[in-house]
Amino acid sequence: MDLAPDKRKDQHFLIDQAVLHRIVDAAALSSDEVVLEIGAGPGNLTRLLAQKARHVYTIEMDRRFAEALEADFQGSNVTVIHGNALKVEFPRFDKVVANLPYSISSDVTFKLLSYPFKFAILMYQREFAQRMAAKVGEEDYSRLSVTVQHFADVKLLFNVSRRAFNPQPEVESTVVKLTPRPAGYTVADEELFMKLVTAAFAGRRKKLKKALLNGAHMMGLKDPQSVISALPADVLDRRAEQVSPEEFALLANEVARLVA
Ligand SMILES: C[S@@+](CC[C@H](N)C(=O)[O-])C[C@H]1O[C@@H](n2cnc3c(N)ncnc32)[C@H](O)[C@@H]1O
Repeated sequence: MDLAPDKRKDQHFLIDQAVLHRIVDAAALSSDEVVLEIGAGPGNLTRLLAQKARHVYTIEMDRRFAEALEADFQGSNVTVIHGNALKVEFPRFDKVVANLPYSISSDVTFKLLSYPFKFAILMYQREFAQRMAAKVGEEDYSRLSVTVQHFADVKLLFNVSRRAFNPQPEVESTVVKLTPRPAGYTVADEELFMKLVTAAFAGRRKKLKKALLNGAHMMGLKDPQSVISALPADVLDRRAEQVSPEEFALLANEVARLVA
């Protein structure tokens, strides 16, 4: 396919065959599985996926590529969905494999995690991948670590150099495995949990008590001082980066109980 990539549309195509094969191997596809791909581009990854899976659905926003792929894959086990991955309804799928458009990394990851599937093999910008995987106390531990790990196990599989792409992006990349599973703790009100984590990390250099008071509006607290003062003092005295997902869940459950 001889279409020029457009960097403004996140079009950095993977040209290193060894990396493409490593991604497909990591997906361990069997011939009865349905794969979802986000961002087909010229279809370099799509073709390899189609050799292993029962069916591949690939979503591509750029009309030039979508139309060329539709012609290429006519009558095959590949369905091309021309649209924005953040807007179209996903079909039912077993696994998702993609060299993601990095500008939608966060939104598309949470959208994927709202669907049931076995696991995902996804390429991200390296810093983003490291933030998703970081554990409490580590330098990259952030809101993203807590919110993604609430839904899935995150495993960094391997790094990919910018030289594996054409055109070369300005950033390094990492391939990640996301395996959805229930969190190891219970959350009474998921929305409140997410808002509390957001408020906590919005003031990540501050102690949690101050960060939560500053961000109380995000949680819609009417009397923040009395609610937050009633939370366990030992946790409030730490910074967000030193608070585990379980402890955030305990705090959110306590806030939910106090405002009920
Ligand atoms: C990094 S390229 C990957 C292309 C190819 N799969 C590969 O591995 O080389 C990302 C692709 O996603 C497409 N894209 C960008 N934003 C998109 C969106 N919101 N929805 C669907 N496709 C998108 C781009 O047009 C581009 O083809």
